[in-house]
Amino acid sequence: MEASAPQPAPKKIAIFGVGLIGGSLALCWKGKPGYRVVGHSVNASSVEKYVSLGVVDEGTTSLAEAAADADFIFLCVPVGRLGDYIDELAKLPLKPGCILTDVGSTKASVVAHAERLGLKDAVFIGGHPMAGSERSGVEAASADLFENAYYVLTPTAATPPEAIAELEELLRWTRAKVVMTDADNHDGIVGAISHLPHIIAVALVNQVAGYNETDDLYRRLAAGGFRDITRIASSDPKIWRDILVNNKRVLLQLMNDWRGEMDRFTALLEAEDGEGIERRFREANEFRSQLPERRKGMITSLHECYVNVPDQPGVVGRIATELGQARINLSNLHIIESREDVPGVLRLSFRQQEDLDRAVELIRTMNYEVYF
Ligand SMILES: NC(=O)c1ccc[n+]([C@@H]2O[C@H](COP(=O)([O-])OP(=O)(O)OC[C@H]3O[C@@H](n4cnc5c(N)ncnc54)[C@H](O)[C@@H]3O)[C@@H](O)[C@H]2O)c1
Ligand SMILES: O=C(O)C(=O)C[C@]1(C(=O)O)C=C[C@@H](O)C=C1
Repeated sequence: MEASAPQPAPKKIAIFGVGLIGGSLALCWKGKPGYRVVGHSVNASSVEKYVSLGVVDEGTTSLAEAAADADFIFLCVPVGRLGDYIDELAKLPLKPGCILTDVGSTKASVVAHAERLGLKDAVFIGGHPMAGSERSGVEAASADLFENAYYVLTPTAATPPEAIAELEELLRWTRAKVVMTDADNHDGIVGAISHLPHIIAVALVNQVAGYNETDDLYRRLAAGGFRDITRIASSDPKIWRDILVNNKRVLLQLMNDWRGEMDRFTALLEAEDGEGIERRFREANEFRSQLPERRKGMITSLHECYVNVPDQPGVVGRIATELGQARINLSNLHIIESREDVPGVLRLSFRQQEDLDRAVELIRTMNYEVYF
C-alpha cells in the first residue's frame, strides 16, 4: 500500500480580543481546511465563553501560548491597548515570517508604534475592516459581518509585498474587498465618515435627552429619522473613548468644519432662504445616492417589493397576517417611512421569487399599491 503524502501543518491564526470583530474574523476561518484558530483573552471566563460558543478551535489566557508558532496574529482589542500588545509580542520568539496585524479603527499611531519598535522576525501590517455594529462582544460576532465591506490595509514602503499578498489571501475568507492606503490618509477619511458621525449621533441623543427631562413626549415621538441617525450612539463607550482620543488631531479639525456647516445652515434659516435649504438637501441627496450599497449574500438572494400603506393603526399587522395565512414566507419586513401626514412605505423581502409573486398578487387584492 502506498503511503499518503504528509499534510502540511494547518496555519495557526491567533486572535487577541475575541469580541465583535475578533470573533467575527475567527468565524471566517474556523472549520476551514488548513487553518487553526486560537483565541486569547486576559480573562479565563471570556475564553470559556467563546470556546463553548465554538467561535475558535482553542482558547488561552497565555499570550506566549497564543503567539507561539502563529502564522498570523490579529490584534482585536481596543485602540488604546494595541501598542501594549505589540510591545509584549515583540519580547516573544515569534515564528519567522509571522504576519502581525490589527483591526483598530485608527491606523497612524499603531503603524508608527510597530515601525519604531522594529519587530525582528514578524511583519506588521495595519488593518481595519470597515464593517461593524453598535453591538459589541463575541455574542454579536458573525461570519457574514465583513461580506462585501471594504477592508483597509495600511502597509508602508518597507512592508514586503509577499507579506501583503499573504494577508490578502487569508482575508479572502472574509469576503471583504481589500483596499490599501497610508495610515494618515486612512485616519483623515475614517475620521470624517465614521468618527465624526459617532460624535454627532451621541451629541444629538444627549441634546434630546436633556429636553426629555421635562417632557417624556420627546422620547415617545422619536421615530424613524431619529433612530436612523442615532443608531451608532449606542456603540460601546470604552471602544469609542479610545478611538476618539487617538484621532484627536483629525477630529478637532473636522469638528471645526462641522461648526462651519452648522453656521451656514443657521444663516440660511435666519434669512428664511428656502431655495438655499432646498439646494443643501439636493446636494446631500446627490452625494448620498452615490454611496456604495453593501450587498450581503443573504440580502442579494432576497426578492423585494415596496408597498404604500396609509398611516392607520393595524395596517402593517393586517398585511403580515394575510401573508402568513396564505403561507407566503416573508423573510423581512421593514417600515421605511411612517409619519402622520404621508403614507408609509413597507419593504417586504422574500427568499423565493415565487413567494414575492404570490405576495404581490395578494397585496394588490387588498388594494394597496405595490412597486419594485
Ligand atoms: N465595533 C465596530 O464597529 C468596529 C469596526 C471595525 C473595527 N473596530 C475595532 O475593533 C477593535 C475591537 O472592537 P470590538 O467592536 O470588537 O469590541 P468588543 O468590545 O466587541 O471586543 C473587544 C475585545 O477586546 C477585549 N478587551 C476589552 N478591553 C480590553 C483591555 N483593556 N485589555 C485587553 N483586552 C480587552 C474584550 O475582552 C474583547 O474580547 C477595536 O480596536 C475597534 O476600534 C470596531
Ligand atoms: O455600523 C456601525 O455600527 C459602525 O459603527 C461601523 C463602523 C462605522 O462607523 O462605519 C464603526 C467603526 C469602525 O471602525 C468601522 C465601521
